[in-house]
Amino acid sequence: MEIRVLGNNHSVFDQYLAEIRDVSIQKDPLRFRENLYRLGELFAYEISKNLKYEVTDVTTPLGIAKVPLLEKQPVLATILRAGLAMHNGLLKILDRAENCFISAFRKYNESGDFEIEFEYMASPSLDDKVVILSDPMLASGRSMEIGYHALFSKGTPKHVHLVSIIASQQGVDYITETIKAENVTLWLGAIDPEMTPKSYIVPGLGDAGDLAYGEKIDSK
Ligand SMILES: O=c1cc[nH]c(=O)[nH]1
Repeated sequence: MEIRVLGNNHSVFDQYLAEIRDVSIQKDPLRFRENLYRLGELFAYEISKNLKYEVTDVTTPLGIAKVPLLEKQPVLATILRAGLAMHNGLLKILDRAENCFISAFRKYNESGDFEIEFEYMASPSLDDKVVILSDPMLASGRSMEIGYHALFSKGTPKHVHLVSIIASQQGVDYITETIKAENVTLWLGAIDPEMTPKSYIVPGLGDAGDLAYGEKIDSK
């Protein structure tokens, strides 16, 4: 699996990343969502350089321009709910893409441990398509793994791009060990060194879903 890290590359990407991490800027949920959206746009642009194009004639008022345009539209898949803002950023750039939504959530037991429960998926056929699966935080890696395997219930994708803004080193190791396919690329903004016992990334940013959409009660 190829791993591509967009952060720490002297670009505006790091400003948006710094803002979603910053505990004082996080007080503004509109800016938090907007930054997830902008990071989604930057990922989309970088991933677009790895898609297939065909030279197409475009009729202008004065003649014909030959322009490389996407050969086939990708499918943008995301894991609810934290993935929504980033998904909309990806969709702003890849605006003719098809869309797929997967719901997965942490189901806590009495001891405070949790399992990731997969519940719902709304998707077009994924057969022979490029799928871009986003989840802003890659912590243990289990949601992404479940999301990745869920894709195959809707067909066999040609290539899968997995996209997370912040990953833990443990999550990256887990994904590279459990997903062995050659036709998978892992796109990340940053890789953080640690996780809490409750699987929050350190330094990370906290709970991305809560920061974007407000606190929730845990599912039992
Ligand atoms: O640190 C983490 C880990 C998973 N999900 C989050 O929102 N934050």
